[in-house]
Amino acid sequence: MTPYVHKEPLLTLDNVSMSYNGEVVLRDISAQVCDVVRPHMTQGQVVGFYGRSGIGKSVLCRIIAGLTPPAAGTVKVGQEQRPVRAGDVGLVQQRYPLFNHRTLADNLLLAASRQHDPDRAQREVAAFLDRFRLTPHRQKYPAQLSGGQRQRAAIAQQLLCSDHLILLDEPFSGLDVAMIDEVKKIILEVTTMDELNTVVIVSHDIATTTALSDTLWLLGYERDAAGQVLPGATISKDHQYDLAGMGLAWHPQVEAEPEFNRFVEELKNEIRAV
Ligand SMILES: Nc1ncnc2c1ncn2[C@@H]1O[C@H](COP(=O)(O)OP(=O)(O)OP(=O)(O)O)[C@@H](O)[C@H]1O
Repeated sequence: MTPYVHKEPLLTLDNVSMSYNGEVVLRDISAQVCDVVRPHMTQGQVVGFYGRSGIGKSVLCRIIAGLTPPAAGTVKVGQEQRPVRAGDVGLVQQRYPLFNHRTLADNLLLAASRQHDPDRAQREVAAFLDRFRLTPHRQKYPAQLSGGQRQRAAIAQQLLCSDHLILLDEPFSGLDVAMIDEVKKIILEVTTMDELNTVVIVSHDIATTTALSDTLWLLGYERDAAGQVLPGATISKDHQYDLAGMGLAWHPQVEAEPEFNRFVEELKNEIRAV
């Protein structure tokens, strides 16, 4: 098994609950992402986040991103573990938040200017354009970029203006196989760029997402002792998987391994059942 240790927490959800108009959507969610440290590696964190349609994944993402306050509980982010504020966490939604009337370089500059002084912002943007192979496209407008280029730009934008933690909402949906490989590569790049970079991937593509992740969270319903389904979805301890501990994280060819495929089938059954 690949040697690793978990160090300080980077994201902590403490008894997070949410209701809308008296309907409990999320109930008492407690979960944590800690800094993964591997010898001689810059290793960020990847959490795969699953749950059936309509169960509350987007609601939890907005709470983690500090965009919606929870009805109860707290979200703490970063090495300082301070309560999350809007803007601390990048959220890459399917509708990319690029401004259509600005060039790619201007879009990124706008994002970087929220974190850095003008000189530093210019340098950061140049470095990100280079890293994400977007330098030749810097003067194009979003409508002139391919889907993959836009996806890379949206991820770069969120990394530039947030603080190491980004949430990707369905990054693989509607993409062809080559594009899926491209997005996988970007996610790997992001997590090997900086030790503290943490990516939470919300996806219905269980195999692709699990292959990239070191941790999984499964949002589901629990039953009480009498077998009654409790209101609101939660991430029970049984549904927080440490893939690194299971020996299933960080293998480039993990999708070809029988043990991985058995686990993915088990997971799918678990998702169907909850
Ligand atoms: N602003 C809101 N007001 C009232 N109800 C809401 C609001 N936002 C979300 N909900 C409800 O919360 C529940 C969870 O919605 P959410 O969008 O988080 O599901 P999801 O797991 O992301 O689904 P999908 O996988 O289909 O995107 C739904 O029943 C939804 O109607």
